[in-house]
Amino acid sequence: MKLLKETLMHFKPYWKGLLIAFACSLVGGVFTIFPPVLTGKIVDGIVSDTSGRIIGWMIAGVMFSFLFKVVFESLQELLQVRIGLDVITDMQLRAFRRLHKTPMSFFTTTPRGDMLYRLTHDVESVQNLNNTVIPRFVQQLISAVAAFTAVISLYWPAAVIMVGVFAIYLYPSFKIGTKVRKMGAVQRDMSADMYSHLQESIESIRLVRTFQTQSKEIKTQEEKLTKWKNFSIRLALIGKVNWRLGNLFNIATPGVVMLVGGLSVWQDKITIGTLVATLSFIPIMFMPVRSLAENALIIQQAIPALQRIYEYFDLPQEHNDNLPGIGQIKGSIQMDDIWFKYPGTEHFVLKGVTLKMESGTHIGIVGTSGGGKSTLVQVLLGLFNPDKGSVHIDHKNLNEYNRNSFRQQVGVVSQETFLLNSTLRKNLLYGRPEASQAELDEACEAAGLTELITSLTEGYETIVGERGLKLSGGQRQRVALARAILRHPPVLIFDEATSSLDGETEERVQASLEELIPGRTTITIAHRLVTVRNADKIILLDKGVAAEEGTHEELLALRGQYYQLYMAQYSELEKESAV
Ligand SMILES: Nc1ncnc2c1ncn2[C@@H]1O[C@H](COP(=O)(O)OP(=O)(O)OP(=O)(O)O)[C@@H](O)[C@H]1O
Repeated sequence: MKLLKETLMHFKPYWKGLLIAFACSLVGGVFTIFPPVLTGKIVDGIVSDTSGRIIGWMIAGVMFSFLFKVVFESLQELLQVRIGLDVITDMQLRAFRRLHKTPMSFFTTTPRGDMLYRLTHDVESVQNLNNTVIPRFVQQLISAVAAFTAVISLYWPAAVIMVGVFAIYLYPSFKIGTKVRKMGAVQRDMSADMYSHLQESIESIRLVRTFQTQSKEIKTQEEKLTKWKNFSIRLALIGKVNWRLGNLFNIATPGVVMLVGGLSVWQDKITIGTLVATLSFIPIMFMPVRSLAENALIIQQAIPALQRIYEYFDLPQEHNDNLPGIGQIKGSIQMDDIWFKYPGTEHFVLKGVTLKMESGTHIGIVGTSGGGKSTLVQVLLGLFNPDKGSVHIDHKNLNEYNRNSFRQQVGVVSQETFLLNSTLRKNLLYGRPEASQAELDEACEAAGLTELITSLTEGYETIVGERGLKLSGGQRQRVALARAILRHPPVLIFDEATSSLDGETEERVQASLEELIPGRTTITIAHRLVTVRNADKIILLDKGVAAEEGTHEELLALRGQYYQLYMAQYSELEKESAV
């Protein structure tokens, strides 16, 4: 019921077009009546020796009726296909929009393949239903109603026989239909699961090759495929039973009508022509039922697909769209007693972390791997909601504002840089497409990219990413740096921003960063403690707890974990320089 309501809601904006389509269908339906009726009259005319001229006119009438029927039904079909495409576009966009508003936790718990499957294959299945099955079914249904009305007025016992046949056919057909629909939903989930595995396997091809796990990957896919195939065979068999059942009734009905009708002709109650016309109407009346059985596969795929798309309309939203923007921020940050665990996990990753920053100050976050450094930043950005605690920006509770308005004012350079499969220019301007060429050049210079760009024959227009020039880890990080610099954000976050750079480049980029930092609130996450030595404050996160806090000198003086880490790295550096 909800499915129907939701679907009707999507069609509502197009009601005018639908009305015209329906009117065309009605006219087409009326013209369906003429050929059988005229054929009956022609038969009667031949039997009773009517003049050839009149019979000729009647034959012309049959042909013109067909022609009008085709014209009006084509118009209806065209209109409905157009509306069907409009609706499917609306649905896909609505689901996609919602996906972009849903909390990050959804993306960390849902396989990407499943998301893609819904937005492509499921949408395609609904499109098949919308563009072929429904327009035809509407026509056939209207023609069937017109034919039924004609049969009542021509020879009502045939109409009674038809109703009786339908009544007998409907029950098993409904039962099989329900089973087919349920199985269709299972088949859909199986397909999505298979798609997810394929996607994951292809995406991790390097890992697969390195660890030589091809045969395991292929075996998993084979198992999934075999399960899917066997299930699909069962489903197809049940679908065919339904179709055959429809055929059986379609063949049996004219036989019964012929028997009863023949008796009426013999008793002079009706003419042979009337019986011929009535018999011609039977296939038209059966058409919608046959069509449903024939298209069972498309329907059975589309209904669960529709359900799966609709599930995305109800995804939770990260924040309410109506919340006000936070406005231009200065950059003071206060995170109070933050407790956080990832959805679906048991252990807290952050356990009562507090972080206070005046605008324009620089904080370094260091600590053991897995200590919660990156997680803290994600909570700050509002990508994940803390289980307890609050985040205030410029003394405003982030929960009461549209988070996007805050994120727009933050420049993030993280360990992983995503590159679009596009030109270097588009990649660099990703966060600020309107920046001038001079600003772009300046940002690239600051990020240490100028050398690379001048060495490329196509410069900024070089295609990078999946199907273009492959950038090294360090080059990617510099692209991310340039992106951040271009935004002139009041808040900067560097999460291992220079970790993939070689020593010399790191020094250069670090110097650019140092130039960028003054006046901006900056959080630097680093493994190498020298990177954060100049920070106003350093926090050492250990197993989700801020274990130590202070300036570099204060922390060294503490002789605690920071001191030990520093000494370990310091002696490493010494060893390196000694070699
Ligand atoms: N999406 C996730 N789902 C579940 N657990 C996660 C997720 N992301 C991170 N974790 C866990 O949270 C903990 C903290 O991870 P986080 O990435 O914040 O650590 P980190 O201090 O930044 O580590 P590193 O220095 O190695 O980057 C780790 O134990 C990690 O396994």
